[in-house]
Amino acid sequence: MAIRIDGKVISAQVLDGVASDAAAFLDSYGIKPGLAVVLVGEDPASQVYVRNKIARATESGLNSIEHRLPMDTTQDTLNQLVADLNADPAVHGILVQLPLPAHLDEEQIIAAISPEKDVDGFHPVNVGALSVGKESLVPCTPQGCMIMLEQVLGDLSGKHAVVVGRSNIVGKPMAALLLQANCSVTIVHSRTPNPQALAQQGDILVAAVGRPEMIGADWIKPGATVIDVGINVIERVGPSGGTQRKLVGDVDYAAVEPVAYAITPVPGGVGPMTIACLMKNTLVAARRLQQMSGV
Ligand SMILES: NC(=O)C1=CN([C@@H]2O[C@H](COP(=O)(O)OP(=O)(O)OC[C@H]3O[C@@H](n4cnc5c(N)ncnc54)[C@H](OP(=O)(O)O)[C@@H]3O)[C@@H](O)[C@H]2O)C=CC1
Ligand SMILES: Nc1nc(=O)c2c([nH]1)NC[C@@H]1CN(c3ccc(C(=O)N[C@@H](CCC(=O)O)C(=O)O)cc3)C=[N+]21
Ligand SMILES: [Mg+2]
Repeated sequence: MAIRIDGKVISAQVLDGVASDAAAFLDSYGIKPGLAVVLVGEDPASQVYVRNKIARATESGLNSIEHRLPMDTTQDTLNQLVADLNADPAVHGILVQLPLPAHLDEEQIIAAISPEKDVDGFHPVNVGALSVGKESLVPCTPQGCMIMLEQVLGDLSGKHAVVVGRSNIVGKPMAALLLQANCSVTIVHSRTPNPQALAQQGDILVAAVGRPEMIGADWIKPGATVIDVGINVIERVGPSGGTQRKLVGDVDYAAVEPVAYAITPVPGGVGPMTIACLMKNTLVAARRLQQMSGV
């Protein structure tokens, strides 16, 4: 039986720390750290994440400001909103939910967010800082994965980590953090000829692919620690015959669990950690902005 790495428990620990830091911030400055979440369009999955983010923010003593814009929002309108949030002293963190509708330029919007308020860590300034080891606002999902890995394994030095996926929001920053923690890192992606053969060499396997249960036991080195970032909604025939919607990861949990040393479930794994790290980043941004303002 593998250790089940419980994202609900670990994220609650992170959020406890955030709540006491937020209370201290309120004490010092007379305002709550503020997080602005921008959602364009009505993607139902995005709405669930946004709702969860707002709930955790409120529970942690943050002020959360929600902006819902219609699907047909123009680039100019979105840019104007980001400019207003950049200038608003009550806003310390800005998150624009991705993906944006196809007619909007994601890269341009990310670059328009003030790097000091970029709590996703997606702005080129923060990406560069991470890559040279001077990071401050670290992307939330990889940050959450590192907290889980260090809690279950301790020091990661010398371990071989394999990351499946190379997106800007998960795979690449994950690889950067593992390298900084002194792992040897292999990144596999859709053009890798035999990804299983490489994955099987990983003491650590991080799956961030977006393909339901793609990673089976034949991808796993016995005794490896497996972090499943994937969030996939699938439809299955339920016990009474009707179709049910179900959340599954990129890892086939039932198949991999007997082979692994430790593994994260979906749901209840990386997802709650992402949200907790978003709150943590909002505190980091708020403290730094307040210090910069010289109060
Ligand atoms: N738990 C959480 O908090 C979060 C979960 N997610 C989830 O994580 C998953 C990944 O998200 P994201 O990184 O944005 O996804 P992307 O679609 O942006 O990237 C997927 C990556 O997987 C690679 N890939 C696709 N198919 C294969 C394959 N057959 N073998 C090897 N590699 C493959 C792609 O390669 P290539 O580059 O060559 O196309 C790409 O690099 C999704 O399920 C998403 O919902 C995302 C963010 C946060
Ligand atoms: N700018 C931006 N930043 C993001 O961080 C970002 C984004 N855009 N777009 C979408 C992805 C996905 N993502 C998730 C966060 C939490 C859960 C989460 O909490 N999941 C729960 C279950 C969710 C539920 O069904 O209630 C769990 O896994 O246990 C999932 C997915 C953040 N993302
Ligand atoms: Mg993507």
